[in-house]
Amino acid sequence: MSTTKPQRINVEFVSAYPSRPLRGEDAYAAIIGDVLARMAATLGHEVTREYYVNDAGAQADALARGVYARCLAPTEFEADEITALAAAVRKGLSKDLFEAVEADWLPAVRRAAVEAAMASIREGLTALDVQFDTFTHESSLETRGELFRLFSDFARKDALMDSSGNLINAAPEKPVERLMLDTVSRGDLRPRPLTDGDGRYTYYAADLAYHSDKLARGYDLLIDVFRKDHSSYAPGLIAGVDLMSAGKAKLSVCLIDPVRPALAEEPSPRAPAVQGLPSLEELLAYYGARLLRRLFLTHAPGEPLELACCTEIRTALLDADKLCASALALPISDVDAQSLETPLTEAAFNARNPHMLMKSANELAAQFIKAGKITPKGTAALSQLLATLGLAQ
Ligand SMILES: NC(=[NH2+])NCCC[C@H](N)C(=O)O
Repeated sequence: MSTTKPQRINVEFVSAYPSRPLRGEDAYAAIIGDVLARMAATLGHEVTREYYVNDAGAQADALARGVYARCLAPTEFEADEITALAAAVRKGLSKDLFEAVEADWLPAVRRAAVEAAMASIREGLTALDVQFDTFTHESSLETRGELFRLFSDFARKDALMDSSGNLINAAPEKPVERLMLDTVSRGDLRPRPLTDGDGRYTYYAADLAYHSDKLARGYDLLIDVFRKDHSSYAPGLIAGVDLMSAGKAKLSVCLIDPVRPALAEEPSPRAPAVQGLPSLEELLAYYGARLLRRLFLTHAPGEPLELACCTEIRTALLDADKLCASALALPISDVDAQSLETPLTEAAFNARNPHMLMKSANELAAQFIKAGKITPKGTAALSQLLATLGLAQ
C-alpha cells in the first residue's frame, strides 16, 4: 500500500489549554489531526498522535486561582465549568491546604485542576471518536537543563543573540534578559525572543525544548496542527526545529481555519447579528460524531468555517453519508475501474488537506450510483477512502 519510504511521524494536534473547555476550532483540529494521522498510517508510516498539555505557565496558574477561589466559597460563584472543576478538586485535597499561603497550595491545586480539566477534555475527544497515543505535560519536561544545552548549541551555530542583536558565542550560565534566536537565517521573518525582560524563558523557548524532546524520540517528520492564530508563531518554530535537528527532521505546520457562529438568516436590527457559537456538547448532540466529522471534512481550507445547528446542513450531511453507503451496497460489476486510493491519499497528505479525500469519496460514490453498479476496485477505493477519513461504514 505504501508508495513512499516508511517514516516515523509525530502528529501533534488539539493541544488546547486545560484552562478552558474545547471549542469548535479544537473539534475541527481534532478531526483534521485524526485524518492526517490516518492518512500517514494508510501510506505505511509509523504514526504517534500527541497532545501537548500547557500546564506550566500563567494560564495554568490563573486556572488554579479560579478553582481555589471556588473551593473556598463555592456559593459565591455562578455555576460554570470552573465551579465543576472546583467540585472535583475539593474532594481530593486536604483541608489544611486551604489555610496555607499561595506558594503552598498553588502547585497542588494546579495539578489537580489540570487533571480534572484534562479528564473532561479527553471525554470530549473520545465523544468525537478521536484517540491520542501520548499526552506530554509541559511541566514534565526538564526545560531548564535542556534549554541550557540548546542555547549552547545555538551559540555554536551562530544563532544566539543578546538584546541588542549581537551574536554571543556561549550561553550564559544563568538565564539573562532578552536573549534572542536568529531564526531569520532559516527562513523566518524576525528573530525570536528566548527570554523575556525578567530573564524568564518564553513560551517559545519552552516549546523549542518540547520539540527537541520530540526530535530525541527519533521522528523523521513532525506535524503540528495549529489554529490559525498561530500563523505568525509557526515560522519561528519551523526555523527553530530546523536549527535543532540540523536538517535530519522537519517540522510541518497545518493551520486550522477559525470556526465562527453562522450569521443569523435575517439579522434583525435589534438582535445581535451573530448567534453564539454552539458548544462542542451541543454540536455533538445535534449532529452526532459522524456527521460532525463529515461537516469539518467538507469545509475547504482557506475561509473561516461558519458553524450552526441547522436542519438543512444536517440533511445534506446525512444524504452524503447515505450516498456512500448505497454506493457500497450496489451490485458488483466486473467492469474494471481504475483505483485511485493511494496516489490520492498521498497527494492529500502532502498538501495536508483531508478535504481532497472527502470530495473524492463523495464524487466516487455519486459516480457509482449513476452507473448503477460498482466494480471490485471501486469498492476497494471507496472503502479505503472512507476508512482513511474515519467514516468507514
Ligand atoms: N506545541 C505547541 N505550541 N502546541 C500548541 C499549543 C496550543 C496552546 N495550548 C493553545 O491552546 O493556544
